[in-house]
Amino acid sequence: MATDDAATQIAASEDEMATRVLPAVGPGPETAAPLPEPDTPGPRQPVVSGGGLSLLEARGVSAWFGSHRVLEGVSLVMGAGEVTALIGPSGCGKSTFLRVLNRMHELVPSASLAGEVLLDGGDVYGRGWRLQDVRRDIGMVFQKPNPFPAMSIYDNVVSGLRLTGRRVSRDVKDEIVVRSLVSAGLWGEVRDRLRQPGGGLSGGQQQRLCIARALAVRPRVLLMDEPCSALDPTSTRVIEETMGQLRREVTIVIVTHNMQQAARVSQRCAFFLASQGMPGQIVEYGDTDAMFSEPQDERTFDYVNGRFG
Ligand SMILES: Nc1ncnc2c1ncn2[C@@H]1O[C@H](COP(=O)(O)OP(=O)(O)OP(=O)(O)O)[C@@H](O)[C@H]1O
Repeated sequence: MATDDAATQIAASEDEMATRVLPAVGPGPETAAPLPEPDTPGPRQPVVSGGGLSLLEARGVSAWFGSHRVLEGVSLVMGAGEVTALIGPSGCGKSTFLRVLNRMHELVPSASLAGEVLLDGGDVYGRGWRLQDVRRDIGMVFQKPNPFPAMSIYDNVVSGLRLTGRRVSRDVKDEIVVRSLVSAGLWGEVRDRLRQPGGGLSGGQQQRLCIARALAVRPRVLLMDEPCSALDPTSTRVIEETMGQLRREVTIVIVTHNMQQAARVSQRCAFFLASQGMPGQIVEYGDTDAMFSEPQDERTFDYVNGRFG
């Protein structure tokens, strides 16, 4: 189930969600540290990745909705500077896993989880991480393009800056808007109409606007939940090209049902499966080319060759 409400993500960072503690993951976020400058890192953890890019790692993640366990013991390294694709049949927990990674899972009242999510070695569920810092550092783009339709293109991009909780000067905003739109591959198409509403763009442009909005806060990781499933083939191709550029500046994790897309955009791939009412697990993980050409598990072979799912 994909959730397509970025406004929820932004708003949730501003409300009392910071006080909601999941039962299985310990003490929850701290509240005392001052808010960071827009372009200044917050309470960073030790960096273990190379090239200034971030490494995200899930260790033994299990997730529940009420008593329904939907993921069990999922461990996955999402490498710095890589695109990691999460594939698998509907209902196997891919979106839930993605939402665990940036603590959106806990927005569901019945949700709980166990395990660790390490961003550059620091557990985002541990002490030292505030919810808004996690959501700033690990951004998300949803299935359906969801810019604020009446808001200008410019204001859509800077709307994400609310995650930082600080006022930003006009000059700095201008720089952020240009940088983010360039990175999202949209600048050339909108540079002359930044004051026009975001809702006036095509679907593919709107999705790139959402990517720009996510990039405005300089995330270290970008999560993308079926970002092209509502787009035509041309727009899909543009987004895929944009991802190819973006992975040089941000670590990307994408959920996709499109095997060709997984093969085109990702360097690593994880195949999730929830067999016969069991919680979702990773059946196979590895180099994308190898997963598609020489899968080690028969179930992976069947799935990537379209035999089920
Ligand atoms: N908010 C929720 N409340 C209760 N159960 C949920 C909720 N969201 C997801 N689930 C359940 O969790 C399981 C995993 O769902 P999830 O959406 O993570 O799977 P998915 O692999 O991403 O599926 P799809 O590919 O269809 O989007 C499913 O059984 C689903 O019904």
